[in-house]
Amino acid sequence: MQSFAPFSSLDLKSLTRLTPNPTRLLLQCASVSHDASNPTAAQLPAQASRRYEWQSACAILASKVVSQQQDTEKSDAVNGHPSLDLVPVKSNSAPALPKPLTIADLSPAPMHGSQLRVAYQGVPGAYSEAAAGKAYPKCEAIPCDQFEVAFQAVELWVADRAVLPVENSLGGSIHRNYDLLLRHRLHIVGEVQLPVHHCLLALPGVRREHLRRVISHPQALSQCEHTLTQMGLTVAREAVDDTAGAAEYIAANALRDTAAIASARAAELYGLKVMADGIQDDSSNVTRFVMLAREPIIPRTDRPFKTSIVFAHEKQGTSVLFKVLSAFAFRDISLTKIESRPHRGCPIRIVGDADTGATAKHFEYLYYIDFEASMAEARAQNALSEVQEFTSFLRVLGSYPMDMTPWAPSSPQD
Ligand SMILES: O=C(O)C(=O)C[C@]1(C(=O)O)C=C[C@@H](O)C=C1
Repeated sequence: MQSFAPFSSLDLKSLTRLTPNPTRLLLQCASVSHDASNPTAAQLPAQASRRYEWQSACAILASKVVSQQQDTEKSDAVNGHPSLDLVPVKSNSAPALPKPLTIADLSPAPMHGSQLRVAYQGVPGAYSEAAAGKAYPKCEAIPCDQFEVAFQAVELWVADRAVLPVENSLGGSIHRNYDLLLRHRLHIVGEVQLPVHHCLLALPGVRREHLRRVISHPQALSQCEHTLTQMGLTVAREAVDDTAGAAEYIAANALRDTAAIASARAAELYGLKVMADGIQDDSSNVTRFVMLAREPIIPRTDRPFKTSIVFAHEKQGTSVLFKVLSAFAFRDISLTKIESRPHRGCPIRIVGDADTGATAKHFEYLYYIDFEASMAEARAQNALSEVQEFTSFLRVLGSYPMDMTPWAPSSPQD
């Protein structure tokens, strides 16, 4: 994996001037929830007529899955493996003919082995960089100074994917990224669970009694809170943008009274010493990252999939939530997440039918749900069409393969 200095929003502005396709960039740039003139197809309306459209979209997706499965079955009959080698082998004498597009060309499924450009928030040595490497092992990792910049990097075609933390086993949800998922139009195309193994880093020669403060990403500070206190380090804690950025800051400013919470790789990269290893309060400290792309992937049924949605309803009360949950419960679909986010003061555009047009609606709360089923499954499609009936706003954030890596306590190598 390669690493570079972080991208900022300024870099992205200058890059847009170089783009060969400015119209496309402008379209990709459009923000969802604030832009009253730009309807979004990803927002699903409540009206029954639109429900029909959504069901047809599901049917198209499902039929693509079936044809893809049939292709796989055909090739399986020949050699026992799904084959992508249906293109005739080029002979030396024959002219180079254009290669027919395959389903892989149309789907932004992970292209392991190629130089995929993956945006992450932070500087080299950040856990997000490690997550990018786990998701796409040979990728070119592109550091960005903010989460928002990572979203924009993909929207502006500077990067192919973004990898962003959404949840930690100790600290809970990373709300900023849920809010950004709604505001941008990217699709979740995968997830990775990364065991997070924190170290206390300082300049060589610095001892514990010299320390006056500990700096790190707020999530990392909270994940090590008790251990630091147990170590007698009751000094000031200060939040910075990312863990590796904290290490870089100490090195760049030769700070002998400050320690950083970051990875062992950050210590190596910035010439710091590991004062304490494995200082997370829980050895099973895991952060879940999602991979984002401009296009959704085609959901499949041949491996476990997860689907993430967000919905809202104008009338508050328990009954809507109860009905939504029952749509999943009656179909035996397990939920792995349910999260409510206050959403006052920021209207969401609801795309109506030809008569009603688009309207901006205010919702007090948004609900995020992850469930264990693929959008290619009839039970998931039926559950969602029911959810759509009960709610005023529904958007599918993505249907993607689950990270099935068996859990293991975090170790220094992670
Ligand atoms: O600061 C980093 O290194 C990050 O990648 C960010 C982040 C986060 O946002 O939660 C990622 C994983 C850890 O949980 C701590 C920090």
